[in-house]
Amino acid sequence: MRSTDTIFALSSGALPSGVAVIRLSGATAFDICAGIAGRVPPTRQAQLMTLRDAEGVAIDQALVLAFAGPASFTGEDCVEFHLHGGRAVVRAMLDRLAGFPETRHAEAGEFSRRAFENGKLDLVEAEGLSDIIVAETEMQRRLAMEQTSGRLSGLYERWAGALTHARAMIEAELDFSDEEDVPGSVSTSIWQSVDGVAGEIRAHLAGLHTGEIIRDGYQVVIAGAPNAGKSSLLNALAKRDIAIVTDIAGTTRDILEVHLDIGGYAVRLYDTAGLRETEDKVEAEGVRRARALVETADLVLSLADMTGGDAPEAFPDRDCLLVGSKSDLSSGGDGFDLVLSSESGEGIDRLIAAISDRLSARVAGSSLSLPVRARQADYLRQALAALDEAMAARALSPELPSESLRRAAVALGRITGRVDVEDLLDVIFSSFCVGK
Ligand SMILES: Nc1nc2c(c(=O)[nH]1)N(C=O)[C@@H](CNc1ccc(C(=O)N[C@@H](CCC(=O)O)C(=O)O)cc1)CN2
Ligand SMILES: Nc1nc2c(ncn2[C@@H]2O[C@H](COP(=O)(O)OP(=O)(O)OP(=O)(O)O)[C@@H](O)[C@H]2O)c(=O)[nH]1
Ligand SMILES: [Mg+2]
Repeated sequence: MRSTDTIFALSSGALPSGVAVIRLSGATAFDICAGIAGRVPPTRQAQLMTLRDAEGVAIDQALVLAFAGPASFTGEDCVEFHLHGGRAVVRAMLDRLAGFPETRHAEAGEFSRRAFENGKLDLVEAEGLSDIIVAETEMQRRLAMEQTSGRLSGLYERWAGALTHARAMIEAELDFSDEEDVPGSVSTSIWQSVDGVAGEIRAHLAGLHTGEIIRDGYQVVIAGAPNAGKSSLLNALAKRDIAIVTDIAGTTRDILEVHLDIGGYAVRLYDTAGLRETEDKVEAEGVRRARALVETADLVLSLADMTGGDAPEAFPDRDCLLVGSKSDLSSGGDGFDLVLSSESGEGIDRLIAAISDRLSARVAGSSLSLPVRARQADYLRQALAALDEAMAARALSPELPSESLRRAAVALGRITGRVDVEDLLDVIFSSFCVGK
């Protein structure tokens, strides 16, 4: 796949739709626009034009918008055709575009990839953009907006810059230690600033799980004995008939998952096999999977049937709500955090409020300036490990800590995808007068 091809794709959603936007980007985008619409509209001014096939027969009337690179989303010449969103209309236009020898259909994410390659976006912003498109809840949207805003990238670049500066100072001490114009005790303040950056990275990394909870969803697992009413509860919370419910103990074996929106947060709710010892191979595998899922849950709803007088299983090490089920048949409630009935709906709102409270407590007070992906976290850990090495080696020969600082800055640069080819001398010259 060549990055010099002119690429096109339907950029708007499912057809049929009121309007469909087809984006065309690349060196020959304007020529192709002229070939289809007769001319190119003045850049950044929508014009109503007739789009024609190769024989000159009209395909559709469309609003056409041209952006001259680099002042476009992709950083290269770009044309948008806003057509009527009929399937045959869009197919005819895509066929027309494919008919030019220098064009091809874009691959997934290829416009954004070009925006990155042309310096319009860094990797964190590009990842945020892809998160914006899949965001389903308000908090997912806000988190993604934070990533596209460039603020997070600015933080990583500031840290990398501080480390490059520290390194320059250390190297300067090495090269010019017998001269007078390098401040003698740069060391103390430099290592203080390195330690400060390490502390900020450590605090930032500590927010990873909060970032994951907001981006990927808060994981709530319903667990308990067979027939406790777990599948009935999943159906009641999802307001849909998703899980099979019967009075036979051991009905559910596979894990079932539904997505809920609770107070703007994405919640992934799981139904699991009833926990018991069993000879049945299939059911035993279900129980094993249920226990494994409980181990990774953010919150366990430990359900017990109150009519049988059962006590809910406690899951130490897990945030847990003890829930009594079938309250329509029983008036108990001792030993439970709350009781409910999936049959009558009693207590369901209280459960949603309780989940919301636990979730808020978990993410409370956090800013949205958080790492959210394993890729970002891996580089942050690499940077931190290199900083720890640098600080451990600070008393040794300056080359050693300097090399560790370089690796830390490179790791940070990889998060945004803009690893500086560091110009050490530039930093030295601009910070004090070596050349004198
Ligand atoms: N019609 C349309 N709507 C859209 C987009 C689009 O590409 N087309 N977007 C994208 O998918 C989003 C908006 N994001 C955009 C970001 C940058 C540029 C852009 O052309 N920037 C230029 C010039 C900015 C200007 O006009 O001042 C630049 O950064 O140089 C366009 C859209 C959402 N809505
Ligand atoms: N009266 C009443 N019956 C309920 C309630 N919740 C569940 N039941 C009944 O209890 C039985 C078991 O319900 P399920 O939801 O299948 O229980 P489960 O915990 O998923 O069971 P397994 O999948 O076997 O582990 C069914 O007959 C349900 O109709 C409730 O709130 N009130
Ligand atoms: Mg079940």
